[in-house]
Amino acid sequence: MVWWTRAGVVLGAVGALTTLVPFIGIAELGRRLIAGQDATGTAVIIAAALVVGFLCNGGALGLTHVADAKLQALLRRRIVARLGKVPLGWYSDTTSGAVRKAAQDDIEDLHHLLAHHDVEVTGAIVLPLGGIAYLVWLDWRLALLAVATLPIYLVAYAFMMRGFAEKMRELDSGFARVSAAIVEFVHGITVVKAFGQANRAHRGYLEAVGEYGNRYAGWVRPILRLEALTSMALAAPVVALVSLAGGVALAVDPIDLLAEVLVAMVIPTTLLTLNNGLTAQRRAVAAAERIVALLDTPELPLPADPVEPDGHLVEFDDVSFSYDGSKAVLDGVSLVCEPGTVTALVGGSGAGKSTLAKLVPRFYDVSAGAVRIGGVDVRDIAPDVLYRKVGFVLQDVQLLHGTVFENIRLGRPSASDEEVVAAAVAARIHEKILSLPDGYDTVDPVFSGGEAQRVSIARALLADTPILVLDEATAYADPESEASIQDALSVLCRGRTVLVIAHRLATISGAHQIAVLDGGRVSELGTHSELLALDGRYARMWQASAEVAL
Ligand SMILES: Nc1ncnc2c1ncn2[C@@H]1O[C@H](COP(=O)(O)OP(=O)(O)OP(=O)(O)O)[C@@H](O)[C@H]1O
Repeated sequence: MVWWTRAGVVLGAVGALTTLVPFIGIAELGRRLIAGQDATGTAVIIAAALVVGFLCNGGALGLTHVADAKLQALLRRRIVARLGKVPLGWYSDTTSGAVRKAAQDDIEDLHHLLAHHDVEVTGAIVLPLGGIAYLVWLDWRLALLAVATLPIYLVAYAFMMRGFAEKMRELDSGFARVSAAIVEFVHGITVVKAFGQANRAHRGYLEAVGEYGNRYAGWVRPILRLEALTSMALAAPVVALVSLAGGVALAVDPIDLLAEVLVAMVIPTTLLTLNNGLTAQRRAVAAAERIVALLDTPELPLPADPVEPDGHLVEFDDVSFSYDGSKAVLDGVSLVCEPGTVTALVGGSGAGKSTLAKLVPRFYDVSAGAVRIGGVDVRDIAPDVLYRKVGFVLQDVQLLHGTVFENIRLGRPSASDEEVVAAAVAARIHEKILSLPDGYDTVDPVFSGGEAQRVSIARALLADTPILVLDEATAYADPESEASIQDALSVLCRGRTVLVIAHRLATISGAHQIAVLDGGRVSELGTHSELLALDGRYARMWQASAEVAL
């Protein structure tokens, strides 16, 4: 890849130099014609230079575009490869946003850097330098004349760029506030409207936008005025006028002056290219940093010598876990889930139920202690074996773009149509699927929350994993849907080692054991009747839920 870009840069430099030939050639042409000499040779050289310049510049961009295409493919492959190895718990709305940005926008920002920047900047440097060298060779005073207006622009540019990074940071944070205000406004619109607070929410957004607008205008307005004034120093008529006036004052040869005017007119366009190149480079560097950060996401460590678990006993052995490395979310949890039994995790919000359950399919790895399946630490089990053993049905059901068949078949890609249908029947979702416009072949069907949950149960049935992690959905639209889901779940749980995160106690009173989590520890453990007899936290929770049901 590096060689492709280097070759592109060399070709671009040759192209820039040959672009200069016609400018100089025109002056030479004039010189010969005025002197009454044959100008055919000069005309041929100009024409040849035009062709060579065109080929070199085209070839240079061709080479760098090949390099860019190779880099894009490589980066996308590396991102995909890395994402396949990060722990499942790494995925969230935020990280998904970062992945989308890196795989699309950031890689596109790199395109300019690799495919255009080097070739264009080389041309923008070589072309004026070559022209000035030619003028020095003709008459050094002409070289000075060609850059006479340049210092005005450069001084003003340096003035305009003062504190640029600081100002950009301020603008970025202002823009982040605007985005946050928009998200808040859109997310909360139903609540806000229901409580008649639309004006108030709208005001927050308007204030953020107003502040951003004022700040932006306060910075940009004086710069634009100065820019408008100083860009006149580079305007073609001004450059031509200064050159002609200077040339007459210095009494130089008119043909040499013609060459000087042509070179002087080229310089401002190359400055513009340089300026655009620098801006794109800044953006590309920021994009590259984000891509590197994504590629540096820690991988889930894979076992060097994977061990096959013996059976489906699930054990938590003195497990501690922390998301941030300091605050313990789980603190010395020990729990044994016998094969073929249902263990329910209950407890207050934030007690650590979901976190504990997600340690089994290695969404995260424990900070201390061990999670074992069939006597083997989950960290010593090959991932494909682990996912054949452990299935999960989470509250937030993800349906992929595609048909119902494809969505259910995710559980076991080799399943026949009949097996998919049988799973859907068992999951109590078959009838609903048949009512869709194209039945099982309906693309992106609209399912209610409860229906989507049953599709994911069908998927889990098809996957037929002996261990199952179940995040019980909190709310269903209607009792009928709730009953269907409970039916589907009881089919799914039969004969498996199940760990269910229970949000409503009524559904798990029949579990083989119930673990009450409190502040990341198991505070009570037993069957429903044992825990009621204990008259502790579970009994109080049960009492409270019974009162709510009344
Ligand atoms: N991805 C995460 N990153 C950082 N902290 C997290 C993350 N997920 C959960 N937590 C924190 O860990 C603690 C336990 O959360 P967890 O979701 O396991 O509790 P829970 O008992 O399942 O709660 P709920 O019933 O409300 O879902 C909470 O304080 C929560 O804020």
